[in-house]
Amino acid sequence: MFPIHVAVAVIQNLEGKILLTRRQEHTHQGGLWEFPGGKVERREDLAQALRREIREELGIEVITHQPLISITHAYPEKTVRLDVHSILKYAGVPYGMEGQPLEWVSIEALHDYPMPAADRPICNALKLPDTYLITGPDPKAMKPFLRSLEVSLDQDIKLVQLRAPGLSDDEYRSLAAAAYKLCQRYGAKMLANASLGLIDKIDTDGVHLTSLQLTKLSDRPVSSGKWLAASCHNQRELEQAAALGVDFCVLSPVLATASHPQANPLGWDQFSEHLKHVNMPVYALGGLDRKHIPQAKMAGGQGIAAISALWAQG
Ligand SMILES: Nc1nc2c([nH]c(=O)n2[C@@H]2O[C@H](COP(=O)(O)OP(=O)(O)OP(=O)(O)O)[C@@H](O)[C@H]2O)c(=O)[nH]1
Ligand SMILES: [Mg+2]
Repeated sequence: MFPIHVAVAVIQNLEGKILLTRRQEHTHQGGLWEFPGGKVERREDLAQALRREIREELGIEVITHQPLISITHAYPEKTVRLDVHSILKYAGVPYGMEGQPLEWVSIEALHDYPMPAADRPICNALKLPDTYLITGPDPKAMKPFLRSLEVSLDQDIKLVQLRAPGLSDDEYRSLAAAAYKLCQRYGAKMLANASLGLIDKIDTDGVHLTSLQLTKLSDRPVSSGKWLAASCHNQRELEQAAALGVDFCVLSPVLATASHPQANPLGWDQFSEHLKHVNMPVYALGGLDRKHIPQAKMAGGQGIAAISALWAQG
């Protein structure tokens, strides 16, 4: 089925709350809460459709916007492609021009509002920050490693993958217990990149799978209340991740990196091309730092993941 192209807006107020509107009962997915927007008309590009729909539905003028995520979702009766943009600047005060109920909702409360199935990855994209720290070299001792983690967390890191492939399971468990406490103190989420046998033995906010682990699983290894992430390098792995119900991915290497000199970098064009077929937030990884965040977003990504650029040296 040829997808119906839809322009969708995420509008945030100064408190960080998101604007949801309720779909009219008689429409497709009627009665559910949605992000405002509507169909791209013939002879219109996405930006024109976004401005027109938001003017018609809310009576405000969109001034600047940037891509958040693109989702293609097949409902039994139709397939939609939602091109979701974050509105960075607008003029006016949103009002339900079509009589639709309107609410400002905190990101944590989004799951209390019944939404169309296609919107789940949008909510995930809103919950995730634009940087994902992967912890640095395997610790030789716990104290300096935790010190580096703390300095990194102090630089506004809100999402951490605890990666220490050289440690034994016992060593990883004690490191994870201490690192998780630290992450909680800084309001950051921590995902464990550990052996599969450890997954239900450590207390974390979620699990990060290697691309090899991805091939060994047929069911989601953690409940839907926890984050599940995966490392991918190509379309096949991205598809495996999607089939397993992974919430977000890291795709690498985007640029050449000193840590993986043998790997062939994807480049931004190929990164962006891969994302067209993926319905989840994806971080760009490989030779990147914070200054690449705008480029990663323009390419359709969630932001950047990094070790060297985000890991503080003690
Ligand atoms: N606007 C919007 N549409 C969504 C969301 N999620 C989702 O599945 N959709 C689907 O995307 C399509 C959007 O069409 P729409 O009904 O908003 O289109 P529109 O504003 O042009 O309305 P109209 O057809 O009455 O003129 C619908 O099939 C709707 O169910 C969402 O969060 N926001
Ligand atoms: Mg609409």
